[in-house]
Amino acid sequence: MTNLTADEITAGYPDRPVLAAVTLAVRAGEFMALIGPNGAGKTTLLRSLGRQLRPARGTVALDGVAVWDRSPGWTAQRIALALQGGERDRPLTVAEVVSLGRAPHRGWVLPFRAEDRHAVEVALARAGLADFAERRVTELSAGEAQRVGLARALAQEPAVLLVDEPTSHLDLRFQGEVLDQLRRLARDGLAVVAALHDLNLAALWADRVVLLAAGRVVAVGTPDEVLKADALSAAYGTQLAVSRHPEFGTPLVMPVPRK
Ligand SMILES: Nc1ncnc2c1ncn2[C@@H]1O[C@H](COP(=O)(O)OP(=O)(O)OP(=O)(O)O)[C@@H](O)[C@H]1O
Repeated sequence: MTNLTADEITAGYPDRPVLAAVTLAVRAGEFMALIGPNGAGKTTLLRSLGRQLRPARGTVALDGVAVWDRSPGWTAQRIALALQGGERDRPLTVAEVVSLGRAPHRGWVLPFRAEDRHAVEVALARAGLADFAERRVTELSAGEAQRVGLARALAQEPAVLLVDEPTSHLDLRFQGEVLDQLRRLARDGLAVVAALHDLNLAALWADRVVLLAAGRVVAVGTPDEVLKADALSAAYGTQLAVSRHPEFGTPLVMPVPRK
């Protein structure tokens, strides 16, 4: 069972501390949503968990092994980090970009093997991109490009998948499909962490929710436990109303119009 843990991590940027003693554990089989206001530190936390940003203090560990004691390649074979943007930097095809996800497993010099091709095909299909393989990434819509980032991460065949705002550019159909896919991956045994701005989607899809505010974990628990009006209003600095989804009974969070 893969377990990714952050133990009291303090992380940020030169002259800008962001995360303050964050402790968190995500388990294989669970889909965890990371929520919180703009600037709360969600991306910073994902980058810290994915060994892209070295915490000033504290430890990120995979099954008890501190990731900064291992090489970037060791981590990349186990943890995939899909951040916003970056998919359209180079004039490559979709298949070529997604194939980059295989690098941790085969190195840069080995030829592409059947298993690499298979992993790329599966990743393209899971991200709804089977028909886009030969398209240039520079010629994609924002939503299509976003799914390329997810497919590249899936091609890595990680045990832990960290995704930043996977639905931000997606239409309603693909929001549902990508969240279904993330939950399916969790059910297949991955540990999945997704930063989400839409709390209602987090309520519908996530097993657990982590509320981050000003670089601190304010609450962790099931959507029912975390998505409460008082805590959310305090974290987001505005009045929020929480009711129930009429069909699914999950928390439904809405901003309240000012009089
Ligand atoms: N590369 C950087 N250098 C300096 N400061 C940064 C950098 N990236 C982010 N920050 C700052 O760190 C803080 C946390 O940013 P982060 O991107 O982690 O927040 P977030 O919760 O993901 O926000 P959002 O919801 O807006 O995406 C912000 O105040 C931001 O301005």
